Amino acid sequence: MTVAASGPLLETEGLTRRFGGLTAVDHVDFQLFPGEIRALIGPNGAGKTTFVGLLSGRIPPSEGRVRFGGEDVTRLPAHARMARGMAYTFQITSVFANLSLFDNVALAVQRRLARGEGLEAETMAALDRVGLAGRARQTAGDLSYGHQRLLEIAMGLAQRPRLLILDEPTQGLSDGEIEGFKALVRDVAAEATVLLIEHNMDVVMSLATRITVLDMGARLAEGDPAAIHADAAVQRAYLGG
Ligand SMILES: Nc1ncnc2c1ncn2[C@@H]1O[C@H](COP(=O)(O)OP(=O)(O)OP(=O)(O)O)[C@@H](O)[C@H]1O
Repeated sequence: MTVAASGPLLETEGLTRRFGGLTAVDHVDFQLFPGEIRALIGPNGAGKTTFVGLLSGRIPPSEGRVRFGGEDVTRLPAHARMARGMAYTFQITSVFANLSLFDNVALAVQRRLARGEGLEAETMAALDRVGLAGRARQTAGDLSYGHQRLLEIAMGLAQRPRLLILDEPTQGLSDGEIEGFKALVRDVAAEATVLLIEHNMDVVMSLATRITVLDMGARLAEGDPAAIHADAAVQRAYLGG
């Protein structure tokens, strides 16, 4: 077995991002192993979205390193990290509002397929997984916010990623849709590692195999859901206990 296969899928060392005088992400050491569903939680402004931006290559770091699949990707742009198997959805939707759901997902499938073969089947399969196949011909901009988040996940899945990063995916979903989302993530975890930024603690506690807590840009705690729930520092900083 190679080091890359047995070690972490994703690793950061001293990862830091400053915005002027503010340190949004402060020397974070982080390891994510293949097959995990990892939740990243923390109060508003803790640095979660910035951290994920550093992982994906959307935001350059001030200091520190990112390794993906055993390779140092710190200097690689976002598209090169995507080509290596990282997919992500953002809080700010990346959906093309004027295109149909089908065309949005087909664009993501096309990035992976050298020739167009199988495009329609793969596109419909990705939409089906998030429960939107019946709306394939609708215009994406007409969807509710929550359904646009699901469409983004379909676009991520269409890339057949090794790592799927989801930033607040359940925002705007109904209780019933959240149940469907949980089933989807468990299903995805059989083939991809999942990193989930999530404020809904019910979703976090029922899905995550491991939880990392960020507070003021630094890693406050890490452990399984039971350990995090019982952690006094986490209670003070986040759970309001
Ligand atoms: N482009 C930027 N310029 C200046 N400050 C920024 C920038 N992006 C983020 N920040 C600041 O960095 C800190 C961390 O923000 P970030 O959005 O990463 O937190 P978060 O944990 O994702 O918060 P939330 O849960 O509210 O989404 C905040 O104080 C924020 O105001």
